[in-house]
Amino acid sequence: MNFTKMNGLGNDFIIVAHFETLPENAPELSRNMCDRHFGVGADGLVFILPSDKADIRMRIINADGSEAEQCGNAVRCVAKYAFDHKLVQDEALTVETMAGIQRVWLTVENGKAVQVKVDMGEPILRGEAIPVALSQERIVNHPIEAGGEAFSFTGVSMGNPHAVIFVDDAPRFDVEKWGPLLETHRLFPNKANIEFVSVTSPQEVEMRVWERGCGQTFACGTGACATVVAGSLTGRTERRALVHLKGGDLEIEWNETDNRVYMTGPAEEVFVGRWHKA
Ligand SMILES: N[C@@H](CCC[C@H](N)C(=O)O)C(=O)O
Repeated sequence: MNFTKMNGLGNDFIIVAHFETLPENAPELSRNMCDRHFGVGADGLVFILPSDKADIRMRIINADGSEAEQCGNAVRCVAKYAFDHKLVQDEALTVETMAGIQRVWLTVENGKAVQVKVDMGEPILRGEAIPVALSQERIVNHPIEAGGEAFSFTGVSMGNPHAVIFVDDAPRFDVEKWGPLLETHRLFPNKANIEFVSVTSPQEVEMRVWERGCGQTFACGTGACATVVAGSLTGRTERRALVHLKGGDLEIEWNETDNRVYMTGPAEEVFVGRWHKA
């Protein structure tokens, strides 16, 4: 099976583009291929499939075999792949995901997409819809306790669930310790992606992430979107901010007019390979 290794700011994916539908063994395949010792190594396995609603369709399986509804960094990679490999001809395209249809605009240099802007849709803030086990219209600065420590989080779904926690120093925060305890907290029935964020200025934040289904990653596109929504809801940031991640920067705007979140950042193809195991 041929695959392409790509990443968005170091959030890395194995891209497979020759299936018509999701193969039945996708969870097992993802666990095997994403294994960093016995496989290719990646945060997720991404399938580019035909769509009858958009230019292409994307399904993403996390490294642990669970399926995610949405992935910002993968949408950018998939759009770049589709353009560079001539699955689409236009610099504006649409990608069907489990969370809806994403509009995408590419910046192209020398025939290759180098920068990708994505309409990530409207953030979902109602408790049950995120889902968070709290029936409130908005979950903002809500207390949460894990491992004997008190935190407060803002709940946001960008199609997938996020809990944003503001801390003093995100780059030095012990993500490996607190991430898994919060991901599986009883308040999150579908688990959650956990963002630890410190605010540098109203236009700039540092973010570290513990992702549902794959652990700490170098970047999370939906997490960066959720962070700016949470920053704006809590009065910490403006609606437009630069999010500094371990793997680089994302520009995020929660547009006041259409209530949609726009994400801009790079995507990179690194190598191609052929997979022999099941
Ligand atoms: N890295 C992604 C999100 C991938 C899915 C996530 N692990 C989940 O289970 O929701 C991004 O860039 O958004």
